[in-house]
Amino acid sequence: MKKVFFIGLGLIGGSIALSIKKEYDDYEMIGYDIQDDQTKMAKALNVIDEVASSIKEGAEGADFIILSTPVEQTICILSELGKIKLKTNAIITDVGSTKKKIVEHAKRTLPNHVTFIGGHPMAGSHKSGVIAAKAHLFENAFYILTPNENESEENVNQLKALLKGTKAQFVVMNPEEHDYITGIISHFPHIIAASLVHQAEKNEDHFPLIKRMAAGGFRDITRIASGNPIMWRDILLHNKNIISKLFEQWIEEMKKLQKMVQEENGHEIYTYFHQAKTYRDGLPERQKGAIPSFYDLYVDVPDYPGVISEITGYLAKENISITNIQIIEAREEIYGVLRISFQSEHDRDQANQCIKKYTNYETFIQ
Ligand SMILES: NC(=O)C1=CN([C@@H]2O[C@H](COP(=O)(O)OP(=O)(O)OC[C@H]3O[C@@H](n4cnc5c(N)ncnc54)[C@H](O)[C@@H]3O)[C@@H](O)[C@H]2O)C=CC1
Ligand SMILES: O=C(O)C(=O)Cc1ccc(O)cc1
Repeated sequence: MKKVFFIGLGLIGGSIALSIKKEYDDYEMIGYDIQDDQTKMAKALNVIDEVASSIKEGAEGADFIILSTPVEQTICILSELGKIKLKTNAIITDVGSTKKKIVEHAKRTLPNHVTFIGGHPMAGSHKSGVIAAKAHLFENAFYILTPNENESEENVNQLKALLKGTKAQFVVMNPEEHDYITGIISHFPHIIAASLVHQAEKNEDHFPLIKRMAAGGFRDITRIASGNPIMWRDILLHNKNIISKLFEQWIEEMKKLQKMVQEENGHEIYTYFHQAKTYRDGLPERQKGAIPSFYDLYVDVPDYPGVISEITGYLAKENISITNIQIIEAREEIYGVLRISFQSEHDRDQANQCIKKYTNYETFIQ
């Protein structure tokens, strides 16, 4: 039996472990986490088979090692792994949101008889901990791999095979390109989201209604600010150079926009928003329902054939009519992947109760 050793049993480590378990029953899954309660919970939830009492104990004899800790911890753990007698040809990977520092550190610290392939599943949520882990968290999401230039295809394929159960789309790129892209689409937006929350909070003394009224758009654009502050602190520190460049670009952009507003240049403001709208509307992830509906329920389900009939079957049993049903493929921005539309709020509430009665799927109303 091959051994997979997980270091860090939170949302991402737990989700990967579940996806491997779902795909294969001939791997021994061993886990370690500095938080005892996470390890115990992982064992109780059957996310792992065995608990290792230390990194050394789990790493010796492991065929695969998956590091799923905040990125600065990943650096420390790589140093620790460098001092342990690892199995020849072991494949080590991580899931960190930054790649350059981690890949460079792995090159420096790990022995030549093991392989390190950087990894980053590009999906997740603002939730933490193994309790939020799901086997289907990465379904349809991009999963970036950053192997060294001279890495054998066989090793990359072995890792892809291990991670097959994630049902993610693998993309290979170099760590610099990865950090630039994620800097733009993930790390910098996190900074903006957090800064908008601070701006609202700072103005609350003068306008106490802010908190109650900050629903809708404000909630949407700031959702990611609820992410784990340790994880995000580490990401910013790792990607400092690229984020510094993005700060400069952003400040220039804000100055340009500020000038348009100060000069009351309606034409330029319109063009600015119009261009942004055109680009945003052309993004591939979102698929809009054919029927416009205001009473939507999102159900977080695995994307398998028959899932729609399963859900509609329960609703039919309870005589609840729906106006539209659709699988949304992107897991970012939205919590549930199945969108069901109803004619009234009453129907939607009934459906919510019905799905909770027959299934364990999580439901959300946006
Ligand atoms: N949360 C998200 O949406 C995504 C996160 N990532 C990356 O995944 C990694 C893990 O994030 P999450 O699973 O969300 O965080 P999490 O907070 O749910 O889990 C991290 C786990 O690592 C453990 N840990 C911390 N230091 C450790 C150490 N020295 N030894 C052993 N265990 C240790 C913690 O106790 C915790 O259980 C981070 O590097 C993050 O950048 C990647 C994609 C998405
Ligand atoms: O909550 C969300 O929408 C996210 O953006 C989750 C996320 C966080 C960190 C990553 O490196 C990738 C995805």
